Amino acid sequence: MTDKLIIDGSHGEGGGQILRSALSLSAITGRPVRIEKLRANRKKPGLAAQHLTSVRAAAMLCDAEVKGAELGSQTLQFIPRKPVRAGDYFLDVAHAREGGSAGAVMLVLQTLLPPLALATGVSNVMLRGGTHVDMSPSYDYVHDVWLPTLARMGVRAELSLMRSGWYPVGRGEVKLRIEGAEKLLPLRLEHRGPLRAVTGRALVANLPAHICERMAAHARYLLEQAGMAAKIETVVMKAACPGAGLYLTAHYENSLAGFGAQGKRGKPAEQVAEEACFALLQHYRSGAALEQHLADQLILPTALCRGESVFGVERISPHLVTNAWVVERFGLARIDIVPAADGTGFVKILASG
Ligand SMILES: Nc1ncnc2c1ncn2[C@@H]1O[C@H](COP(=O)(O)OP(=O)(O)OP(=O)(O)O)[C@@H](O)[C@H]1O
Repeated sequence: MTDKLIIDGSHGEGGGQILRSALSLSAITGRPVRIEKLRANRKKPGLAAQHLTSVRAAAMLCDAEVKGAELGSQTLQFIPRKPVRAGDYFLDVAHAREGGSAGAVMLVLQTLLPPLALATGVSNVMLRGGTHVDMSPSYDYVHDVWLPTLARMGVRAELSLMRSGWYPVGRGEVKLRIEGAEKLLPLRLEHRGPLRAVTGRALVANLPAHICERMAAHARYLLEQAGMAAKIETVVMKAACPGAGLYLTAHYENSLAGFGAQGKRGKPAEQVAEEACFALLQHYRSGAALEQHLADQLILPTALCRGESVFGVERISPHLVTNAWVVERFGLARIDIVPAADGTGFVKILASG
């Protein structure tokens, strides 16, 4: 067995991403890990329901022996016993906490996807929990931005939304079908090229239709003022509790960029539109190929290719730097992050495959 890797969960951003990346990489490489000071930089440190679900998910993939898999645990030991197995998996974030949870299932998916993308065979994964949760990728972001970008690297995955799930109840459901590939291809996204289109979805669940009409109309107006004609559809759906959000995608010739904002009680629909459009326009003005979230979410997949990937990013976030650090701890790639004078940056990943 290879040496156990000790990872300091308080390093850099010190949040849940260190755990998820370490789990994915441990499952893929078979290298045991011990993660200490888990989520030390968060108000409530240790494992929350979403993180515990990610631990269970990763353990299922490689039949891992796990110690410390409890809510609030600040140390986790994860020892893979078998190579990652493609197959059918079901995970419900609500099983991790009595009384349920709206924990973000897209973050559980973030953990499962790299190992399954490299496993032999087809996997079908059903995830239940929050599908549109603040501070995490929404279903729309994963469907419209992350997966299409990964498809360019040879990841063959399809994602469907069966039911949306919002804070505080969750209980949304998504289905992922993924076909393992022998190898992933490097990604070159130095320059984004011209803007070709802006598309989007205004969603409401268990709320009046005028809320999503207003989010969409105001977003169209704001983008039109900036010279962009946006195609935004409105969707009214049912869920276990009310929710609203606007999710936009900027389609550049060479890259995609996603921007979202969530509604909440007392927050006008127009403000939701402003937040999403402001983020899109800020990225547009930066001239960079990627927005900050896609950049940190591409670190793992590009580190699993053989060869050099490069991308330009609007902002070098602590998530990006911390994720690069986790990958380097596993010795999978050399990652250079080069800031530019205007606040943007370039990331170069030299992966050994
Ligand atoms: N609006 C957004 N669109 C796309 N991705 C997002 C968005 N907001 C956050 N993310 C992504 O969600 C992930 C959050 O990681 P983070 O370490 O903060 O994890 P977490 O598990 O939510 O935990 P914590 O509670 O520890 O912060 C990052 O990959 C980040 O890029």
